[in-house]
Amino acid sequence: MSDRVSSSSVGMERQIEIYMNGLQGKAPDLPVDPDRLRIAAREVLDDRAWGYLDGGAGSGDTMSANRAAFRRWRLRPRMLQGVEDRDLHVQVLGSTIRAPMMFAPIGVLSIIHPAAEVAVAEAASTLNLPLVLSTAASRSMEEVADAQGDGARWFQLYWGKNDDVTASMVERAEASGYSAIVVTLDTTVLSWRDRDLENGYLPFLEGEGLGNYFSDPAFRRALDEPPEENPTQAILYFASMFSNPALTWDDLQWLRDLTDLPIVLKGILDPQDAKRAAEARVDGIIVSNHGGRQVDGAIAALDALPVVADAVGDQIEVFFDSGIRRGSDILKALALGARAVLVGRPYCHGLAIAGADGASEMMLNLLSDLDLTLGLTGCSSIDDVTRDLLLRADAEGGVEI
Ligand SMILES: Cc1cc2nc3c(=O)[nH]c(=O)nc-3n(C[C@H](O)[C@H](O)[C@H](O)COP(=O)(O)O)c2cc1C
Ligand SMILES: O=C(O)C(=O)c1ccccc1
Repeated sequence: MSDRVSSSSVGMERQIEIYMNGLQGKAPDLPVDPDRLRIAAREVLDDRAWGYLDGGAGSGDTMSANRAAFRRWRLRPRMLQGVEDRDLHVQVLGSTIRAPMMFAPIGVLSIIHPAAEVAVAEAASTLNLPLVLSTAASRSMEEVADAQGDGARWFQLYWGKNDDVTASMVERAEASGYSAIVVTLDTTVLSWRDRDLENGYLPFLEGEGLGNYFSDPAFRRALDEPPEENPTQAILYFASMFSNPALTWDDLQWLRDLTDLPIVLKGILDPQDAKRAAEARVDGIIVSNHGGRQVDGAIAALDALPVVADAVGDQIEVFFDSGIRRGSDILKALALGARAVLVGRPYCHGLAIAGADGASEMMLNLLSDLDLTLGLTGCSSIDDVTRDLLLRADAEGGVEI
C-alpha cells in the first residue's frame, strides 16, 4: 500500500506543484487554458508579429476546421484497467523519446522573443522532448544544438532552388547532431495571408532575421554583399530561393543520395501521396496542413490522418500536427494512427510571455494533461491507445454508436 501512496506521475506532480503554489497564493506563471494562454500572448506581442503567428491562409477556414475535427471524435474511457504506472515513451525513427510530443518547426522566432530558438532548445532540453528546428530559424542550427545539448533534434529543411545551399544545410545538420531531415512539402510558395498582406509584414527583416541562412557558407557565397551589410538583398534572395515549386517526387532520390539520415516528409494529406512517400523509401511522413497556414479550404489534418495511416500501414512512420492543444487531442491523434505529434503555436505563446520557461511550462502542462487523460481512459502505455477508444460525435454532439 505504501508504494501506491507514494506513486506519482508527471501529471500528478504538476498538479500538486500548481495546487501547492495556489495554497501559498501563487498563481501559475502562464494561463493553463490554451485559449487564455493565446490571448495572454497576444497582449505581449506587437500586432504584426501576432498577425503572423496567429494567422492562417485566407479566410482561416482550415485553421478552424483543424479544431472542429477534434471535437467530432469522443473518447470512450475503460475502467479498472490498473493504470497506476503509466509509460508515455514511444519509438520514433529507431530512438526512444519520453512522450509522443515534439516542438514543431517554426521559423523566425526572434519576432516572438529575443532568445528565439535558443530558448526553445533550452525548453526541449529541460523537458527532454525532441525539437524540430526550422531552416528559417533566426539562430544558426549550431547555436541551437549547443543550447539543447544531447537531446533529440531533427532538422526541418526548406528544399530550395540552390542545391549548394540545400546540401550545405543537410551537411551542417549532420555535423551538429540533428538525427533526421524533415522536408516540408506544403510550402512551395507562401500562401495568400490576409493579415500579413494588410500589415505589409514579412517577418524576415525583423529581429535577427534569418540567422540560420545568414550563417550558411553556401548562402553567403550566393550573395554579392554579406547579409550584415545588405540585409534587404539577403532577404530578397532568400524569398526567391527558399522553396522550389518545380520539385517532383522524382527529385527525392537526390536528397536520398545526399544523406544517410532518416527523411520525413511534412505536409501530407492525401493517401496517394502517402503511398508515394512509402515507395520513395523515406522513413516517415507528417500529416499536416501547416496549422491551416497554406491552403485555405484544405481538409482538417485530423480528417486526413486515419486514411493516410491506413494507406501506409507499417511501411513508414506517421506523425501528425495542426491543431493540437490538449492532452485529449494527442490521444485522438494517436488513436487515429499517429506515432507522435508536433505542437506549433502554443509553445510560441509560452515563449512570447516567459521565454524558455514559458515554452517549457506550456509543454509540461500539455504533457501532464496527456499523462492524466491517458490513465483516465484506461491506458497505461501509448500502445494501449487504439482506434476502439474513439467514437465519432454526431451533429447533435452525442456519439454514433
Ligand atoms: C509562425 C509559424 C511559422 C512556421 N514556420 C514553419 C517553418 O519554418 N517550417 C515548417 O515546416 N513549418 C512551419 N510552420 C508550421 C508548423 O511546423 C506546424 O505545422 C503548425 O504550426 C502546426 O499547427 P499548430 O500551430 O496548430 O500546432 C510554422 C507555423 C507557424 C504558426
Ligand atoms: O510562415 C510559415 O508558415 C512558414 O512556414 C515559413 C516559411 C518561410 C520562412 C519562415 C516561416
